[in-house]
Amino acid sequence: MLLSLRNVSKTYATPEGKIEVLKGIDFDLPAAQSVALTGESGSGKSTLLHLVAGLDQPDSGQILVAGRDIAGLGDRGRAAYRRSDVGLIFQQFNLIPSLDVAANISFHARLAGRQDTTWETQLIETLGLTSLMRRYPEQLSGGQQQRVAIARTLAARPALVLADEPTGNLDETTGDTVLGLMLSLTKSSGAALLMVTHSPRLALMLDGSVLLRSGRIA
Ligand SMILES: Nc1ncnc2c1ncn2[C@@H]1O[C@H](COP(=O)(O)OP(=O)(O)OP(=O)(O)O)[C@@H](O)[C@H]1O
Repeated sequence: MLLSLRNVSKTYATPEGKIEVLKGIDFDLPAAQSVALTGESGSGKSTLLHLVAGLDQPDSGQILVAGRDIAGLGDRGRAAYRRSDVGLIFQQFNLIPSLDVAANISFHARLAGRQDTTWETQLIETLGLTSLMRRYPEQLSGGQQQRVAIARTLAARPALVLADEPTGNLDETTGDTVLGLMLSLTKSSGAALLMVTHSPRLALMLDGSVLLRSGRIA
């Protein structure tokens, strides 16, 4: 199993008191599978994704990625995990403003020590980015920025891709095209994908889906 969550819990302290967002989550994601994470607003989808991304730590439980518990890693271990094992595609595209498209795309792959120009060219061509390589992020539309963010993430060949409403800022037609490309490229790289979405329609495009309700996988 590529990703396994075992009894993962997370509580937040808020001005109104403690809220138990995740109450013992168990979940498995095999390699090369795509799964949609759904649930109503506030159900804890982003919290779960942040834990798996190594951006935050659970209160208890295990988050096993290829058999290694990332919940138990220290700051440096989690930074190394984020650099080499996991790819994030979030709504805020997090492109580097001072780098052009070409440099944005190769940046993570180089950091991970996995630059592969043939794969990069395939990503750039498939995502229709060839003519935009010298532009800077601010000179791109939302859909173009999102496609660059996808190329940037997949260029590093992460085993696990985490996406949070990756097409949430795009119109439906553009969003469907971008998601379709993302799914086929994720498949051809052999990566597993966990994607948060509010849309039952988009969830149907993935291999499977799970629902978060009352802090548990329903
Ligand atoms: N850093 C934080 N401190 C305190 N409470 C938080 C924090 N982050 C999230 N929460 C709370 O935890 C709950 C789950 O939030 P989360 O963002 O995971 O939900 P979500 O399912 O992704 O929601 P949405 O679909 O609206 O994005 C919410 O009640 C939210 O207010």
